[in-house]
This record gives sequence, structure tokens and C-alpha cells, in this order.
Amino acid sequence: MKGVWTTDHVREAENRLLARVPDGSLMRKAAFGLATVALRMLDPGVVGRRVTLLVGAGNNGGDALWAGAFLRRRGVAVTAVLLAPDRAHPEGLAALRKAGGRVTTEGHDAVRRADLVIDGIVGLSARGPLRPAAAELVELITAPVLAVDLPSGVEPDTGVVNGPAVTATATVTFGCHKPLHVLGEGAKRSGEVHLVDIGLGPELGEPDITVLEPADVGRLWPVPGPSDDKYTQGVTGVAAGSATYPGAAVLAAGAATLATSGMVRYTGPAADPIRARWPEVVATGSIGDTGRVQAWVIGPGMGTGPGGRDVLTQVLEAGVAVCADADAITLLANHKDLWDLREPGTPMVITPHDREFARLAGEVGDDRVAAALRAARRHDVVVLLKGHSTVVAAPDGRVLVNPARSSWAATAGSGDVLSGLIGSLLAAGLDPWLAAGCAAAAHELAGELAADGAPIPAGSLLSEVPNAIRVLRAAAASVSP
Ligand SMILES: NC(=O)C1=CN([C@@H]2O[C@H](COP(=O)(O)OP(=O)(O)OC[C@H]3O[C@@H](n4cnc5c(N)ncnc54)[C@H](OP(=O)(O)O)[C@@H]3O)[C@@H](O)[C@H]2O)[C@@H](O)CC1
Ligand SMILES: Nc1ncnc2c1ncn2[C@@H]1O[C@H](COP(=O)(O)OP(=O)(O)O)[C@@H](O)[C@H]1O
Ligand SMILES: [K+]
Repeated sequence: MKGVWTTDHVREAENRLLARVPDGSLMRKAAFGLATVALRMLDPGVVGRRVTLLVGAGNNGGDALWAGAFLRRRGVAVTAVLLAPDRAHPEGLAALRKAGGRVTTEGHDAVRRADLVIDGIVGLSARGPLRPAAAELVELITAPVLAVDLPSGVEPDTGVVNGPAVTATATVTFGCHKPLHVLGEGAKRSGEVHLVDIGLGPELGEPDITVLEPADVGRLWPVPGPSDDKYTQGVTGVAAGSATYPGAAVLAAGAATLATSGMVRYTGPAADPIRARWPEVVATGSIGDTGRVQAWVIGPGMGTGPGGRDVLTQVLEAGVAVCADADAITLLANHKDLWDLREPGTPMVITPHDREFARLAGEVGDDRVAAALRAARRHDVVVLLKGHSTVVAAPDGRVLVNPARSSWAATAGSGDVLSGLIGSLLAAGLDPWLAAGCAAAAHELAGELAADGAPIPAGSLLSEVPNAIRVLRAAAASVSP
């Protein structure tokens, strides 16, 4: 698992560390790590290659200047462009000058002619988009960009970009990952993120955000053992679909069928198409005939009328784990009394996209993590907020983020697949926060495998679920002793 810490927590940890290490040693460590990645990016042949440093007013610029000094000593032609000449980091500037680096306040030529640009404009103290002088230079960049700590112009704690910002080829970050590296536009703008150890580890407490690695998901994915039968692995119930939207039920039930062994039961008006596509599913027309399940998936294509409300009532009263998606979320938003039917402590995951979220808990806004946490605490459920970066928040404050590598999953019906995956992991007994996180990871990977460079319908994503599970389990096998 990868930990991510907010800027407040990074600063607190840095202050504790700074109190017990010699002055300047952290920055030199950070800068040396930065220079090492820069040399790799310049390879082959670093002597005489042109590196331009964009240097802002703070320590982020200081990192860039110190890295420039290291690079200069390896024969690189280094030019520092000072955006705030009076406030450039004094020791870093002196070190660069001593190593023979050039310093200027007029950066147009240096940026245009660079083989590599190092973005030391702003780091953890960033507020808002790039200021005009910095934005004008960034516009001119054609070379690869190595960002110091984060691509300047991106909000560090949300990954939001509201104006001009750097798009980095790679980012070197120090001590730990920060939220922007895994969230939305920030993740995209960071490029490949390299973590440099500056000894911050012991000072960092519990992470604010966790990212599951493929091996984590593979290890957690439930598989049958010698003593298992179809019931012991958890039976998933799917209440979804309608005469108008039978496909949503077929996708959700299909996902539950493929995600784990064991058994899937279906209830609703799409029993015939379900039987035709998934003969393994035990399909009935009414919830009373369904038999026992360990978890329900409810909502996709179900409708928000009295029929849907009645089924949701029965599901919530059943006292088993629930994944509520789509129309079930709208019903919960429209009829607040439905929440009271749930037995306290029963695992529950809701999976809104932004519009469903707004119905339930107000606009998402820029801070998706804070929004998901707010809703999770208000309703005492795990909230999976969909998007390019999926955020999973638990009422106890745990947050998982699944940053997508591609956007092929943004296609009609793919959410139905996701809810089926979550339901089957809940039925298998996984902690609901992990169930949602593992499902999001497998879902995203299935989309990537299915697409392979071209658009796909949700059915193709669904077909790749077994391959995604194989890849994730292989990752787990390759790291276990
Ligand atoms: N602490 C440590 O031990 C270590 C810290 N390290 C490094 O320090 C970095 C944090 O440094 P920091 O706190 O000095 O501020 P930093 O991010 O460089 O900002 C500088 C100034 O930029 C300005 N500015 C703000 N927004 C802006 C915008 N949108 N566009 C343009 N300019 C903007 C604003 O100045 P203003 O003009 O508002 O006064 C702000 O004060 C951290 O990211 C890491 O790289 C590493 O060396 C490891 C050890
Ligand atoms: N830009 C994107 N990049 C990656 N994944 C995305 C993107 N947009 C949506 N997704 C994912 O696609 C799925 C869409 O779900 P949803 O909006 O409920 O669609 P539907 O209701 O048609 O099934 C979710 O898993 C979501 O996280
Ligand atoms: K930066």
C-alpha cells in the first residue's frame, strides 16, 4: 500500500525532522535526488546538455538551484531563471554560481533552447494557478519538464488545476507522496512520480490517503479454498434492471458472477435476459423468492418509482451488506427515511457519480476527498465517488484513492459492472472500504486491458474482469516470499 500525506501533515513532519538534522541537509538530500533523476532524463550524454531551472521565491526554487549545482559539476550547462530575484534561495543561488551556473532574470531564450526544464517555481506553498510571469515562460516550453515536488500551478491537496499550470514529464517528490500525485488533473500533470527518501518516514503518522498497489488488490481478492463450496464464499444478490433498462442488470449480475466463485441470485424484471446471458445466475422475479444472500447490489437501471423504493426497503431491512448504486442512491436522496431501515453497523457502500453525489450530499466541489469523507460520515457508509480518480472514504476517516491510468471506463454501463464487483466482494466478507477499493482497481484495469488503445463498450470491460484479476493475483504472487 502506498501512503499519501496532506501538505499540513508533511509540514508538521518536516518541522520535527528539521529540528534534529543539520541545517540545509534535507534540501541537499532532496536536490541530489532531483539531480539524479535529471541526469537519467538527459541520458545518453550529459556534458554540454542545456538544463534550464525555473526558480521561484521559496524552498522549491532552492531545491532546483542546489540540483543545478550538482548538474553543473557533472558538466551540464545550467541556467537559472529567477522569477523572484530578490527572494531566490540564497545558499542555493550561491552554490549554483560557485559551480559555474548561469543566472538570469530574462528566461525566454533559456526556456526555448533547453534540453530539459526543471520546474522549481512553487511547491508545497502553492496557491492557485501560475502567476502571469511564470505562466508566460511555461507556455514557451517544448522540452521535457522535471517538476520539483509537484507541477507548479496544481493545488497540492486537491490536484485541481484552475488556470495555467505546468505539465511535467516526471516529478521528483520528497519524503512522501502528496494528494495531487494521485488525484485528478494533478496525477495527470505529474507524469512519472519518483519518490526521494529524505528520512521523513518516522515523522509521518498514519497516511491521509492510501493507494492500493496491484499486489495488495491481488492478495485481498477472495478465491475459493479446498473446503469451500458455492455458499461458503458468499452469495451475492442483485436487484437491478427494469423493462426499460434490462442491460444494467445483465452487466451488474455478470460482474458479480465473474468477480468471485460462489453464487449470484437475481431479482427483478430482467430475469429472462439474465438467464440467457448468465445461466449460472439464479434469477427470480420477486425479492421474496430470492433466497438468502450475504450482500445485495441494488440500483442499476432499477428506476426511482414506488417499485424501486419497495425493493430498496426490503434490501435495507434484510440486515446484510449492501452496495447501493445509481437509482438506489437517488431513492436514498429523495426519501431520507429509507436510511433508518438499515441496521446500524451493516456494511454499506454507495457509489455515486458527481450528479448522484450532489443529490445526496451537495456539490462535490474541488476537494473530492473532503466531499467523500463528509458524505461517508453523514450517512455512516463507505462512499465511492466515481471519476478519473476514484475516491473511497469510510466513516472512520480512512480514504483510498484509485488513480486511473486511462479513461476508457468512462462509458455507459461501466458503473453497473463496478457495483457488481463491489457486491461480490462484500458477499465474500471483505471490509467494505477495501471491497470498494479493490473493485475500483480491478474495474480500471479491466477497462485498460479491454480497450488496448480503442474505445470499448462496458460489456468488453466486463469480459476482461477475469484477466484483470489474473494480473492482480500474479502481482501478489510475484511479491510474496
Ligand atoms: N521544508 C523542508 O524541509 C523541505 C522543503 N523542500 C522544498 O520546499 C518546498 C516548499 O517550499 P516553501 O514552503 O518555501 O514554498 P514554495 O512552495 O517554494 O513557494 C514559494 C513561493 O511561491 C509563491 N507562490 C505561491 N503560489 C504561487 C503560484 N501559483 N505561482 C507562482 N508563485 C506562487 C509564494 O510566494 P508569494 O509571492 O506569495 O510570497 C510562495 O511563498 C517543497 O515543495 C519542497 O520542494 C525540500 O527541500 C525538502 C525539505
Ligand atoms: N474520466 C474517467 N476516467 C476513468 N474512469 C472514469 C472516468 N469517468 C468515469 N469513469 C469510471 O467509469 C464508471 C462510470 O460509472 P457511471 O457514471 O455510474 O456509469 P453508468 O451509470 O453508465 O454505468 C465509474 O467506475 C467511473 O469511476
Ligand atoms: K514545482
